[in-house]
Amino acid sequence: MIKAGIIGSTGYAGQELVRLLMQHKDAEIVWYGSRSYIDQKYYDVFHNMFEIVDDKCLDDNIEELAEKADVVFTATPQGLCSSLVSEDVLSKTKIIDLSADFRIKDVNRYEEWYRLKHQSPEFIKEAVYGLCEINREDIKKARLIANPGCYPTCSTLSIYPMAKEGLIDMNSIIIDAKSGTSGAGRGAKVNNLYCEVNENIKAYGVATHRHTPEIEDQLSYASGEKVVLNFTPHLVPMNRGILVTAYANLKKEVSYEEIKEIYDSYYKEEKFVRVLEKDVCPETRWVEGSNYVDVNFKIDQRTGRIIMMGAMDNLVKGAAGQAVQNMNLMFGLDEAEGLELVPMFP
Ligand SMILES: NC(=O)C1=CN([C@@H]2O[C@H](COP(=O)(O)OP(=O)(O)OC[C@H]3O[C@@H](n4cnc5c(N)ncnc54)[C@H](OP(=O)(O)O)[C@@H]3O)[C@@H](O)[C@H]2O)C=CC1
Ligand SMILES: CC(=O)N[C@@H](CCC(=O)OP(=O)(O)O)C(=O)O
Repeated sequence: MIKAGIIGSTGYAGQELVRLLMQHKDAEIVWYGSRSYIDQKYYDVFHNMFEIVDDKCLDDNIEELAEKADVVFTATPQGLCSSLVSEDVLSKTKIIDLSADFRIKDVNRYEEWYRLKHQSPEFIKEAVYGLCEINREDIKKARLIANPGCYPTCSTLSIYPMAKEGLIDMNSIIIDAKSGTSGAGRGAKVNNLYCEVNENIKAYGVATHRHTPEIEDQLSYASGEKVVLNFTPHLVPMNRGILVTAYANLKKEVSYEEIKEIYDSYYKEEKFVRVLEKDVCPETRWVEGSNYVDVNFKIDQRTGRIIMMGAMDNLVKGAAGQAVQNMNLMFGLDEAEGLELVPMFP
C-alpha cells in the first residue's frame, strides 16, 4: 500500500484527492493536512466523508510527514511547497505539488508572473512537469512532480498535436478559456460570492493571467519555437469544468481527415484523452467528475484558421485526478488505477 499524505486536504483540490485516494486500491491516506482545522475531524469539514473518513486534520509538519508517507501531495497556495522541499525530504518521500511552484523552469519568469520569491530554486531543474500524456517516461523516474495547472492542461492537450506537427503559426495562438468557480478555491473572496458569480460571466486576468507563461512554455517545448500567445480566462457560474476554445492560423491548407488522423495518432492510446467525432464540440458536462479531457477541432477554410477545443473537470484531470495519475506512474502502477470514473450527468 502506498502511504499518501495531503497538505491542504481541506481545500477543493485536496478534498478531491481524498475522494479519489479513498477509492484507490493501492493507496491509503495517512495524513489529512490543514492549517485552519487542526485536530478537527475531517468529516466536520466535508460531511460527504461522514462514516467514511474518521481521521482528524493535522498540521503541516513536513519532517514527520516525510517519515510516514511514501508520497506527499501539496494542494496548497503558491509558494508553500517550495518552502517545504529539501534534499532530506526528497530522500524520504516523493512530492506531487499541485501548485505552480515547480512548473516554470525559468525562476525569474516564475517570480515575475507570480510576484513571489521562489524558496527552493535549486529543485526546479529536477522537477518533472506532470502532464502524463507527454512526459510519461520522466514522470516514472521523478521524485518531485509539478502537477500542471488546470487551464494549461486543457489548453496544451487541445493544441499539442498541431504544435508538435508544425502545422500552425505558433505566434498566432489565441486561447479563450472558461472555468467553474471551484477553480478559484474554497477560500472566501468577494469575487466568488454567489451574487457575484451567479447569472454572470466575465473575463479576468486579461493579458496578465499567471497561466500564460506555463502554456507558452509547454507549447514552446512541443513546437521547438519560442511561443507568445494570448490567454483570456473567464469565470462562469458553475461548480466544475473548464472549456478551452483556441484559435491559430494554419500554415498550409489541410483537410479535416488529415488533422483527424494526426489527433488520433497522438491520442488513440491515451485513455484519458478522447478525440470526439466530426463536428461534436466538447462540453464540460460530458466530462464532469471524470479524468477525461475531450478534444476536437474545426478547420475554418474561410479564415485559414483552425479552432481547437477542449473540455475537462478542473478538479479531476485539472488537479487531483492528474496528481493520482502521476502517483500511479511514479509507483509503477496501472496509470488508470483509481481513475476509471464515469462522467456524471446531469
Ligand atoms: N481548484 C482548482 O481547480 C485547482 C487548484 N490547483 C492548485 O491547487 C492548490 C490548492 O488549490 P485549491 O484547493 O483550489 O485551494 P483552496 O483555497 O480551496 O485550498 C487551499 C488549501 O491549502 C491550505 N492552506 C492555505 N494556506 C496555507 C498555508 N499558508 N499553509 C498551509 N496550508 C495552507 C488550506 O488549509 P485550510 O483549509 O485548513 O485553511 C486548504 O487546505 C493551489 O496551488 C491551486 O493553484 C490546481 C489545479 C486546479
Ligand atoms: C476560476 C479560477 O480562479 N481559476 C484559477 C485557476 C485554478 C488554479 O487553481 O490554478 P492552478 O491550476 O495553477 O493551480 C485562476 O484563474 O487563478
